[in-house]
Amino acid sequence: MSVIVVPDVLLTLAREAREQAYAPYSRFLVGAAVMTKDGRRFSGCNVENASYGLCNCAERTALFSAVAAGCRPGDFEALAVIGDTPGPISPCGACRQVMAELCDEDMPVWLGNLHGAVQETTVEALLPGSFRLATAG
Ligand SMILES: O=c1ccn([C@H]2C[C@H](O)[C@@H](CO)O2)c(=O)[nH]1
Ligand SMILES: [Zn+2]
Repeated sequence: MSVIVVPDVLLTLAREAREQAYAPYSRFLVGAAVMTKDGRRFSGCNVENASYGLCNCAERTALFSAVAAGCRPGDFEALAVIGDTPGPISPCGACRQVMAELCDEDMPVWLGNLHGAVQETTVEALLPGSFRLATAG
């Protein structure tokens, strides 16, 4: 089964998830939401730590929540991300690599900000030629 997903729904979920961000160090709050091909939705926020290298981005929180609920590569339909940026937010390299592992390369990714900017891109466009192991999947 496949569902039609519109950017507004996921962007609204991402915006709501952003309110839960734990970002006492950067004060930069981010929210993300992912929808599965069978219509399940998972959201996430960034979660920081005093040991800065442990900070987890909203995109990975959302995707890892989905994996923890049983989702696997190929299950995802679209992802949205919202941050308080002047233009659409730009995911970090780590999140791009995680998207490349878990999501189809032509999967839409909607990048937004608090002021209504939305940029549609794809997983492959965000990280061309991503690292993969032949055994993964
Ligand atoms: O796309 C992004 C960019 C940054 N962050 C988080 C990581 C860190 O907590 C804070 C500042 O980089 O924002 C995200 O969650 N997603
Ligand atoms: Zn990231």
